[in-house]
Amino acid sequence: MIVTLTLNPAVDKTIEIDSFQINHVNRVSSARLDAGGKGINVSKGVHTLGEKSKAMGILAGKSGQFIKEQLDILKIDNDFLFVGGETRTNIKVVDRINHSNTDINEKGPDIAEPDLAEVICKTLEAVHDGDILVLSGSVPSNIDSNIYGVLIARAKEKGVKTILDADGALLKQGIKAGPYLVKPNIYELERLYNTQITSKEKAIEVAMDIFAYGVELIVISLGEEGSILMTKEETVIVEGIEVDVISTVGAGDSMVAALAVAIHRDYPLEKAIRLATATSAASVMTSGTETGEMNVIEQLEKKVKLISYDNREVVK
Ligand SMILES: Nc1ncnc2c1ncn2[C@@H]1O[C@H](COP(=O)(O)OP(=O)(O)OP(=O)(O)O)[C@@H](O)[C@H]1O
Ligand SMILES: O=P(O)(O)OC[C@@]1(O)O[C@H](CO)[C@@H](O)[C@@H]1O
Repeated sequence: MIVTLTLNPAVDKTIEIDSFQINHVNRVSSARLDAGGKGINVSKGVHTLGEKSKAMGILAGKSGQFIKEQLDILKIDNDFLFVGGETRTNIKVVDRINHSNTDINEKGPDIAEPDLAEVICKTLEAVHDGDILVLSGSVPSNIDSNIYGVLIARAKEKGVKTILDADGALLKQGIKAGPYLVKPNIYELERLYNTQITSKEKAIEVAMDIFAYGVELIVISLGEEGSILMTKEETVIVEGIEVDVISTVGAGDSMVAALAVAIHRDYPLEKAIRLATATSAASVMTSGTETGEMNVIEQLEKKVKLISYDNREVVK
C-alpha cells in the first residue's frame, strides 16, 4: 500500500491569463479547481498508474469537503481528519503566451496539538511492514519543522519505506532521519546546502552528502531539463522530454507518484526513472494538477534518454 500524507492540502485554482502582467487588469480566459496539495497529487498519480493508495492528512471547512468529494469521485481511498478553520486555496496563474506558471500559495490554517497528535497516530497505524509512506509539501506553520523527521523515524521502525518531498527546514530535518528516497528540485537543493548550483556536476557533488544520513535514493528534478537519479553506487542523468506544456503544477508530484509505484513494484532503477520521467512529462501536458493519461505515459517512456555516470564521468 502507498500512503500519502498531506498536512497542508489546498484547493488549487488554476487560472489561464494570456500575457499576464503585474500592475494591470488581467482577464481570465479559463479557470478550474482541483483537489491539491502535494501528497494528494501523489495519490492521484498512483491511481492513474494503476496502484492503490490511501490519502491521509488534515482537511477543514468547505474547501476540505470539496477535496474529499473529488477524491471520492476518483475512487481514491482517503482518511482525513477534519479540523476547524478552512483548507487553503492556492492560485496558479498559467500564461501560455509567455510560457510562465506563477504559484500564489496561502499559508493554510494552523492545527491544534491534539489534532496533530491524532493525525500522526492515524498515519502510523495505517502503514505496515513493506508499505510506502509519502511525506510531501508544506505543513501548518505552527508545527515543529522536525515533523517529517519524527514520522520517518517511526515509520522506519515499522519497516516502512518513506519518500520525502519538502523544502527548507522540513527537508533538512527530514533527511537527518534517513528517508528511503528524497526528491529535491534544484532550488530546494540550493537552499539545503546554502549554495548556488549552476551545473548538473555540481548538483551531483552537493547531493552526495545526503547519503551520509542513510538515504538510499536521491532524485533531483530539473524541470524541463529532466532529472538526476543517484544511489551511493551509481548516478544516472535523465534528459528532459520535449512536450507541449499546459501546466507544470504538480509535475514533481507525478514524478514522486511514479517513483512510489516503481518502488512498490520493485522495478530496477532504469525502469523506475523511465516511468517517473514519462509520468511527470505527461502531467505537464494536462491542465491544473490533472495527471497524464496512461497511454500518453507509455508513449513517452520510449523517449526517455539516460546517461550513466561512473565516478562522475560519462560511461555510456
Ligand atoms: N516543461 C517540462 N517538460 C517536460 N518535462 C517536465 C517539464 N517540467 C517538468 N517536467 C518533468 O517533471 C519533473 C519534475 O519537475 P520539477 O523539477 O519542476 O518538479 P517540482 O519543482 O517538484 O514541481 P512541483 O513542485 O510543481 O510539483 C522533471 O524532472 C521532469 O521529468
Ligand atoms: O505550499 P506547498 O505545500 O509547498 O505546495 C502546495 C502546492 O503548490 O503543491 C502542489 C503542486 O506540487 C499544489 O497542488 C499545491 O497548491
